[in-house]
Amino acid sequence: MKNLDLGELRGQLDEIDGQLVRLFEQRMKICADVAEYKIETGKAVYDGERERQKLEAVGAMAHGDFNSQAVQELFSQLMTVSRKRQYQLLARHGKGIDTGFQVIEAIQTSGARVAYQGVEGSYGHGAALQFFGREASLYHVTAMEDVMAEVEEGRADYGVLPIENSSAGAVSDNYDLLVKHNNYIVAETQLAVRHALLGLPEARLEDVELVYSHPQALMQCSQYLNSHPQWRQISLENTAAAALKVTRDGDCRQAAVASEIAGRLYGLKVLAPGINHNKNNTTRFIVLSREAVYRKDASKVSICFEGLHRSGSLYNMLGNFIFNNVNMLMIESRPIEGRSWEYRFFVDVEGSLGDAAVQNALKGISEEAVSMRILGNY
Ligand SMILES: C=C(O[C@@H]1C=C(C(=O)O)C=C[C@H]1O)C(=O)O
Repeated sequence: MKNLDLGELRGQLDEIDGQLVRLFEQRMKICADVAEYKIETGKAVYDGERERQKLEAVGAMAHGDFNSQAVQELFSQLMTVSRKRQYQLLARHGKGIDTGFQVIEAIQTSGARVAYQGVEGSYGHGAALQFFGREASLYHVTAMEDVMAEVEEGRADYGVLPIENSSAGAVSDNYDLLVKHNNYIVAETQLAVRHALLGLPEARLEDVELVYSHPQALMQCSQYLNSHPQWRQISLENTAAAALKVTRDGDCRQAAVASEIAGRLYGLKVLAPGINHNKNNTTRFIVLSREAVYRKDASKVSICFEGLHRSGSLYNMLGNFIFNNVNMLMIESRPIEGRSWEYRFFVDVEGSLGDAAVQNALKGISEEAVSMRILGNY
């Protein structure tokens, strides 16, 4: 073994790092001048072609594959930091991002016209009631997309749609609807999905022979239901329809698996509460408006973007959050229609559109992505 001295080696590293920091600062100073030039000329901060050439050039200067790639990674980060600084300087000159959103005090719930999908007593109804209360005028439509159209075309002030379930994951189709329609997310509400076994007011648990519900609900309660092998389980189009059937048929042998809200609405009695086996089954619903507004206490921003179909593109986009200290809460990807194996990303971050850091990150993504949309701040 060579006679190595760790202290001495570290001394050499310190020397080199000192030089690196000095060079870094010189580089950043020049980048600030570049920003000034861009402010005067209106040129975009991000120049993808220049960055590609730069990465190629520095990669070629290094020796060996490992170093060549590592130097490219290092410069990729350096340039992201350089852009971050430039976006900050632009924002200072009033050239930040114009989100087009307006701040509001609160969401007007009383008297609001609110569309939800499903029938009365469905979980969509439950979520709408939970958020808007009884002072709003709630009505239901058949399909998820109808909710979007009601809001977009002004028949409803707000729409309520499920977006994510704690056990089943994202409601993918509704992500696609967010892109297809020009509505904004202005709030969210989490509803605990709690199924009950419902029967006629005069029915007893011992009377039950037939159990109706949506197949998903039957599955979520399978442990309880299967412990009564004598019961026949029958699928219907939704849980509320099952409750309605039991009420209409007036037969004590029939029971429905649905929410307690549905039970109250259709005059049914709870024969067994909370029969789903996953007790933390929660669905997150979003509240949509056609106005681009956000509450002044909003703390989550949702965006979607399409990156370039190239390796490292997502990494570069997300770098805008990382280097601006913006905390990412969620990421989902969905295939882009008509373009196989290309994806659109949906990202939630912590913060408000009024925050400089969020504005900086969004400015960066809007310049660097093929397209970006702010879906809401709530
Ligand atoms: C500094 C510039 O701005 C950005 C940052 C770059 C860098 O740090 O080298 C390169 C290209 C631009 O995306 C520039 O335009 O030269």
